[in-house]
Amino acid sequence: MISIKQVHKTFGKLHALNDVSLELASGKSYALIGPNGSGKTTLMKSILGLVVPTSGQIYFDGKLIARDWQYRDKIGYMPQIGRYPENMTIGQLIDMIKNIRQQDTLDEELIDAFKLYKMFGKRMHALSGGTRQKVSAALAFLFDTPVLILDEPTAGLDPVSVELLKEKIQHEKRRGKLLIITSHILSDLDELTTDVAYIYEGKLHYSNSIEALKTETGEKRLGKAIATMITQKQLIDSINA
Ligand SMILES: Nc1ncnc2c1ncn2[C@@H]1O[C@H](COP(=O)(O)OP(=O)(O)OP(=O)(O)O)[C@@H](O)[C@H]1O
Repeated sequence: MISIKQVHKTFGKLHALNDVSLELASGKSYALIGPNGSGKTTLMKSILGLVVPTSGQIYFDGKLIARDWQYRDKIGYMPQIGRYPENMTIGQLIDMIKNIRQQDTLDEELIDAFKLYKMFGKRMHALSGGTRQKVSAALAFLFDTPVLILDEPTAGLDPVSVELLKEKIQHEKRRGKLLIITSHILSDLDELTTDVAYIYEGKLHYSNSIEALKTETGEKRLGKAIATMITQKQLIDSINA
């Protein structure tokens, strides 16, 4: 569904993405992992067309995204830090976005689950970090898109809300959506994803199913499996150096 081919992105001298190629298939759920500053958000924003690669191509359903912005209607995006018109209330913001998208069928399950209706009159600048995250999550799922890109979706949420959001993600996964999720909480990703892509210093170092990674490393937990895979890679690199 999404093909990333030899994508490079430089910011000045920094190679934020360095020759990244990755196939993302419909019905699968991808954990995009890597340390801070490794290029995860840059890759997600490149898929969304919010960052334009320095070179390389990205295809959505076989079409180059650079020539067809319509594909964005098929993606729900939850940013790491949601930036919104700060003087608007939650209700006004949601109405504005509904008006822009002009879509008849809406999925308001998260608005209900997070009880956002009770806070519709609150202005964005007055929200706690967690409530802002809930608004971002509700907006990402609102248009029932076939693709969901979630950048650290559970960060800053209270434990009850984390579970509500994880249930929603699981539900959408079962419905066959393509999910791309970053998180530093690997136990969350273990529950939510089928595949893993590990990115380090802008390079894609590993991509496979989580089951294959666990078999290769002999580890049952994703966190342990990733740590073992990284150690093994470092060992091979030091032998080859
Ligand atoms: N607009 C920009 N201008 C300059 N440098 C940028 C810009 N956006 C990202 N970078 C740099 O690109 C690198 C990759 O950043 P990115 O946000 O993709 O990392 P990340 O893997 O998502 O990190 P984190 O886990 O901290 O969210 C970082 O060194 C970052 O400082």
